[in-house]
Amino acid sequence: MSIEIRNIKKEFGSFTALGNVSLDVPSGELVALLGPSGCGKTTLLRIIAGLETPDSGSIHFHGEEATNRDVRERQVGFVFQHYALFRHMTVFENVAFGLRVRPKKTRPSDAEIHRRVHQLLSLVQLDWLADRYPPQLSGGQRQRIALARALAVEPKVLLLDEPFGALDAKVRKDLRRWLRRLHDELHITSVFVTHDQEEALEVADRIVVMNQGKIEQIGSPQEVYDNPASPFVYKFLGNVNQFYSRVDQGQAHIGNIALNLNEHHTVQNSDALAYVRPHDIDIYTEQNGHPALQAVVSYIHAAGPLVRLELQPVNEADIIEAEITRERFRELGIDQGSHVYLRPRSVQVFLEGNTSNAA
Ligand SMILES: Nc1ncnc2c1ncn2[C@@H]1O[C@H](COP(=O)(O)OP(=O)(O)OP(=O)(O)O)[C@@H](O)[C@H]1O
Repeated sequence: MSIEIRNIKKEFGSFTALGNVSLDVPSGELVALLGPSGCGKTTLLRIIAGLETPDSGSIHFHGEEATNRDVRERQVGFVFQHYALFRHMTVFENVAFGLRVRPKKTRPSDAEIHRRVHQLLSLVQLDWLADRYPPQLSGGQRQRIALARALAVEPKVLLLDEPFGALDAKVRKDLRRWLRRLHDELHITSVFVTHDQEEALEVADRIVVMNQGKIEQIGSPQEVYDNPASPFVYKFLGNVNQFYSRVDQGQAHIGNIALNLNEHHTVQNSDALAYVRPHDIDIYTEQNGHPALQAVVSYIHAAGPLVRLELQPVNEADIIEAEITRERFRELGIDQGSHVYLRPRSVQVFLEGNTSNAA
């Protein structure tokens, strides 16, 4: 079932939590709402669920107006960060709950409930825990059971609010892969709230980046990562270095370095902010006649597959972060305090006046 969100506004007192948000979630997609704390993700999710009413705007499920439809009629399943399971019920009964409370007319038989619950427990790979009680489960197991419980009522839409937020990094990573596989199997239209960019990039078909009650960009993980629409998105989706630059006829000038751009060919001498990802910076120990920025290596983080360098430019205050392979690091033979030359390999610029969204 697709979801169409049109011009949603929501205020809490004088605070605008959502200012005119529109979004289409195509049927069967897994969409992540990504943004910093307080940007309105949960409010939007609660409005889709029917747990919150918008001040204006409308929600449609598969083209049908649902703005005033009761939460129970929306056929949505929820998984929240702390969606406490019923402590006094077994895992089996927790998952069966949504089916048992149905009106008699639509309630499945005991045998059918038994079949369906075991099918769902197999799906989340926890059939062997059916007789346990929630306090006897790990956090990750509890969230998988919460998901099985949400799926039991065969929702048309699945809404997940930071479902793995309370779990440690390793379990979180396993569960997000597992959720992706599950979604590929079931294809239920799903909206997933997270403030973790890595999680959104790994799990979602599409990412909706939000900031201060507004949508900054909608796109596939690769689109938003490779072509951020604003400085905010650039900074939010990973580490980035910011340089003051001048754009002139398709070239960005940073210090004495000129870099070719794919755009801005007709722009003349405009101030701009230039953004460079740490892995897009080349480092040399000799200048070799090419324009470069001079810097001193101020810190080396060598744990992990890449070596991260903090570089103090000679003429500027802001530290530059660079990432190079271990092999390149060995080739360079540099230490803390070494003098180096650096040159951005690729850059994205936002012209002065287009940078108001910078975080
Ligand atoms: N019932 C409420 N009354 C007043 N303000 C609220 C209410 N619910 C949310 N807000 C405010 O609206 C803003 C958006 O909240 P929301 O929970 O949607 O943010 P979020 O992006 O989900 O953040 P987080 O990641 O921290 O959960 C916040 O500033 C929050 O304080």
